[in-house]
Amino acid sequence: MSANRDPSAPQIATVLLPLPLPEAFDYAVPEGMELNEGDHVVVPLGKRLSHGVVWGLRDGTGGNRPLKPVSERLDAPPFTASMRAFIDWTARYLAENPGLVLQATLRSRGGLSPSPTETLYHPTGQMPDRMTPARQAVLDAATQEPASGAELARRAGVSPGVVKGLADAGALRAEARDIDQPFPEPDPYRDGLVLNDGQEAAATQLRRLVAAGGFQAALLDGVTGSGKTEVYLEAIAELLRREPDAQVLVLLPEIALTQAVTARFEERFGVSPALWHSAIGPTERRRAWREIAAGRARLIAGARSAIFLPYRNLRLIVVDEEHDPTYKQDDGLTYHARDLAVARGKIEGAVTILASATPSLETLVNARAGRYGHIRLAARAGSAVLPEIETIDLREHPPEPGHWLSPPLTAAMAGTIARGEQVLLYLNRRGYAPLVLCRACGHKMKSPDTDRWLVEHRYTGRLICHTTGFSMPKPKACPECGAVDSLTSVGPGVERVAEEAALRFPEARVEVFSSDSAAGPNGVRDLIARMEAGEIDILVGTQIAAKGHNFPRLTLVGVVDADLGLKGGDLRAGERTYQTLVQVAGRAGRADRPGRALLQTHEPEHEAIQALLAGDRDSFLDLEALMREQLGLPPFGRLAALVMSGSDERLLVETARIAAAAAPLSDDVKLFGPAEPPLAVVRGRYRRRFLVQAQRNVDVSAFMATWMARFKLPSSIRARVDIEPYSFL
Ligand SMILES: Nc1ncnc2c1ncn2[C@@H]1O[C@H](COP(=O)(O)OP(=O)(O)OP(=O)(O)O)[C@@H](O)[C@H]1O
Ligand SMILES: [Zn+2]
Repeated sequence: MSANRDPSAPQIATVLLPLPLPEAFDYAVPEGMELNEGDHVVVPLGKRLSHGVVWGLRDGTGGNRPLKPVSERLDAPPFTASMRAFIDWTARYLAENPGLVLQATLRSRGGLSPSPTETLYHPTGQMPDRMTPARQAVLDAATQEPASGAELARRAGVSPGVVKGLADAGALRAEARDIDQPFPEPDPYRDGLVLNDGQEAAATQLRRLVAAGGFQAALLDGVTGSGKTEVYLEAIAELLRREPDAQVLVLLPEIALTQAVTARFEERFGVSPALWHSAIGPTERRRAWREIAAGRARLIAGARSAIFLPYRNLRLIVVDEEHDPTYKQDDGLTYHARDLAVARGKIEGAVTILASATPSLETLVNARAGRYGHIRLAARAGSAVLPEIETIDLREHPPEPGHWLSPPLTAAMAGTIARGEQVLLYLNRRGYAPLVLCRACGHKMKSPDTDRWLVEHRYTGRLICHTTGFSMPKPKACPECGAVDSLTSVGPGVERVAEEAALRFPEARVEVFSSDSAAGPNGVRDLIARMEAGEIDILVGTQIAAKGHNFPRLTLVGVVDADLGLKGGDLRAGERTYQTLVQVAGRAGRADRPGRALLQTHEPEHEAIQALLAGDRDSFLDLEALMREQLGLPPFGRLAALVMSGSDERLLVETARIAAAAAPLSDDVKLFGPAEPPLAVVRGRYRRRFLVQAQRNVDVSAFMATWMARFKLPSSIRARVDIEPYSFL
C-alpha cells in the first residue's frame, strides 16, 4: 500500500476467513475506515458475521457487482507479514485451504479483545469516621495486598457490604485492573549450571548462530542425559540479552514435559514461560494468545499447536525431542510440527534448533548433507554415565505361564528395590489386556466401529476401543454364546504388569503411568513429583513414561516386550523401536548411581536391538538409510496419502475410482490404491487410502492440490490429504 494514496479513493480488502473455503473474499473498505494488511476485521458472510484477517488491499470498486463492506476493524495486534506468509506456505505445503490453517492460528477468540478487567480495592490512607473491627480487618487485608471486594471480604471474614461501606467512606479506592496480566520479563543474566567442556563447546556454537541472526537450522545431537536443555537455555539467554523484543518458542512433545521444563526455565530466567497446550484453560489460553500476538510474552513453551501462534518477532525455535512421533498431528489439519517449525524458522528468519538423543532419519540426513548444523554431545552431564544395556532372551528365560516378568528381570528388580532405588517397567500398551476372548466359543470382543480388539481396562472395569474411544462395561456373559464368566483376558497391558509386580513385591509401592492413569496435567505432575521424591518403587509406564524425565533414583529399566514395535510393519517401525528403546533405557542412572536396562526379547539378534547393545546408532541408521534410499522412501523420496471416508460404501468406492482415474500421473510419481486400509471402518464411516510415492525433486504438495482439483467430491465423502504420512492405518 503506498503512503500517498488518496484516502477517499475506494478500496477493496481481500479477507481470509477462518473457514475451510478455497479462497479469500473481497470486501469494500468503507469510507473513513483505515485498514492495513494483517488487520483483524469483522465481515458479513451470508446472514452472519465472521472474523477475518486482511490478506490484501487494492484500489478499486467491485465494478458492476457491488461488494459488501467490512463491518468493523478490531483493535487487535495485526498478523505480521511473516505470519501471513507462514499461513500461505503451510496451506500450500499441506494442500489445504488457507482458511483452515488460519483457523489453527486462532485458538482463542478472547485473545482478539483487550483483557477483561476486575476491580481491586486499595487503601487510601484515609480513616473512615466510624471504625469497627470488621472494617479494620478489611483495611488490614487491603493493606497487605489490594484485591477484589469479594476477595477482601473473604480474607477478612466479613460480608462484602463492609468493603463497599469503606469505599463509600473514602477509605478504599476502587481501581480497574486487567485480569490477564502480562508475563513477567525473563532475566537472561542469571547464572546457569556450570557447563562441562562438551556442553560449553555446543553452547558456543549455538550462541554464534544466534549472534549471526537470521535463519539457520541446527541439530543438537546429544546422548540421553547429556544436558541438552542446559545448552539450549544458553542459546535462549544469548538471544534475550541481544534483542529486547525477541520471542523464543520451545516445542515439547508431551504436556507432561512442559511442567519439568517450566521449572528449568524458572531456575534459569527467574520466570515461567507462557504455556500453550490442549489442557490449559480458556483464561490462560486467552492471556497467552494476546500477549504472544502483542509481542509481550517472550518465552513460550508449548505442544505442537504452538507452532501456529501469532508471534510478533520470533527469533529462536527449539524443537525438543525432535524425533517424537507426537509432533505429527493426524486428524483435522494434518501436519508435522517439526517440519513446520523449520519452515517457520526460514520465514521468520529465526534460528531453529532440533534437539534429540535419537534424531529422526529425516533430520540426520539433513544434517549430514550440510543443510543443518550438527552439534554433538557425547557424554552424560555431571557424574552420570550411560546405562548398561542387556537383553534377556525370553526363549531361554520364559516367565511363568500367565506372567510377563522373567526370572532375570525380577531378580534385578529385587536387588534394585533392596538398595532403595527405583524401577521403571516399560510396556507400550495401555490398560489391562489388549484382548478379551471367550473361552467357550473363542469369540473376540471387538469394537463395533472398527473391528479392532477392545482393550480391557481394570481400573474402570470397561472395554475400550483405543482408535475411536468406544467403550462398554465388561459383560458378565459372552455376547456370542451366552456362556457366563467365560471371558478371559489375553496378553498384558501396563495395568496387568503392575498387578504382577505388586503381587511379587508386596512391600513395594507400584504405580501405573499412562495417559489413562494420570488424569490431566495435574495428575501427571503429582505422579512425576512422587516419583522424583522416591515415593514410588516400581513405575509401570507406556510411552509417556519413557520421554525426557529425570528421576534421579531410577536405576533399573525393564522393557517388558522389546519386540512389540518391531512388528509394526510401517516404514519407520525399526527406527521408532530403536528410538524408543534408547529413550526408555536413557531414563536409568541419570544422577550419581549407575543405571541398567534389561530388554526382554524373543529376537535378541534383531539389528535394532544389536545396534542398541553396541551403542552403535550411526551404523544402524546407515543401514536404515540405505534401505530407504533403495526403495525411494522418505527422506530420499516423497510420500503423500489421500484418505477418503463416507458412510455409503458404494459411493465411496465409486468416488475413489473416479479419483484414481483423475490422478495427473507422470514418470516421477507412482500411485497406489485405492486400498482398503487396516482401519476399514471408523465410526460408521468406510475408508479408502491412496499412497503417492514420488522422487525427491517432485513437489508432492502441488501434485496433491492439482489432483484434488480434478475431481468433484460428493458432499457426504470426506477427503484428507496427508503430506509425509506417519500412519498407514
Ligand atoms: N553442566 C551440568 N552440571 C550438572 N548437572 C547438569 C549439567 N547439565 C545438565 N545437568 C543435569 O543433567 C540432567 C540431564 O539433563 P537434560 O535433561 O538436559 O538432558 P537431556 O540431554 O535433555 O536428556 P534426554 O535427551 O535424555 O531427555 C538434568 O538433571 C540436568 O539438571
Ligand atoms: Zn462365547
